Amino acid sequence: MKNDLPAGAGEAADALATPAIEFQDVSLRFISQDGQATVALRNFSMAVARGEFVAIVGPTGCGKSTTLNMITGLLKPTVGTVKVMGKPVTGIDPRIGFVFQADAVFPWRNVEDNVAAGPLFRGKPKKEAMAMAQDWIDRVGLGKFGKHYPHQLSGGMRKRVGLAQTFINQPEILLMDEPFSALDMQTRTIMQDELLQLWGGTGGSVVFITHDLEEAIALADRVFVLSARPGTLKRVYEIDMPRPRVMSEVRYEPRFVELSKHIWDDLKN
Ligand SMILES: Nc1ncnc2c1ncn2[C@@H]1O[C@H](COP(=O)(O)OP(=O)(O)OP(=O)(O)O)[C@@H](O)[C@H]1O
Repeated sequence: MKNDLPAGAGEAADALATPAIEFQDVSLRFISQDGQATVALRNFSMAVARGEFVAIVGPTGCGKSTTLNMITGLLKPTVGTVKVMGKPVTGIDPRIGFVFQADAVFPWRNVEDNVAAGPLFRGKPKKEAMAMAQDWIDRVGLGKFGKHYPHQLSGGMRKRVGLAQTFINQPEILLMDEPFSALDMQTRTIMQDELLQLWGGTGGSVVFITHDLEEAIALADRVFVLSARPGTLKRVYEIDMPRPRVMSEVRYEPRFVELSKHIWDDLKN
């Protein structure tokens, strides 16, 4: 049979079909200095598709941050394999971006210089890096604050700098560890909306860690629920709500209420 695909199209399609992140039956055990073993995660499997938004929820100490640290290569599984774009993780991967609970801004640099840091580090000429930074500063609504230093900004504004700092590098994978948990409810809702707007259309995959089941349902395509330590995968929930989602409204939608109730009922049993 004649193959009408252009040269290389098959491999490109295969690459897109490969999950962005894959955990295959992963367990991780920490051994402390006095020889005590702590099993942080047990028999965990997860595949995150390209462009998918996955949330991981679970009680404190169940291994959520540990999963992210294995994606970055900071921790190695004791058993099993973690793959990024189809290849086992070997070290720091420039395709991965992070946003954590603590601000990762440099206090001695103004907003422009903070946001331009990534492209400059990757070798972009200064003029180009500053123009890119300005564009991202505008996108996160900080157009008038480019010359401000982090201590002159509110917590929400610093978080916006963090998002601009991360998105400017166009990560194919974005890892977020309770990024908004230190913010008040209203700022948190605004930041969730901004995150969805920035992420929409990038084609990147997100792994978002939170204690807050409602936040997970509102944001994600799928929610992975872990059990208490040693963390094991309790269940995966498909969040079949259409996008775009507006965070201040999504919580009142009948499907959201139904899903929340279903998941809570499930978790109680
Ligand atoms: N370097 C380490 N050495 C020993 N034990 C560790 C180490 N790092 C984490 N742990 C333990 O592994 C378990 C999982 O930790 P992890 O930080 O992944 O949990 P978490 O689900 O992210 O918790 P939280 O919701 O409180 O942030 C915890 O019991 C923790 O104490």
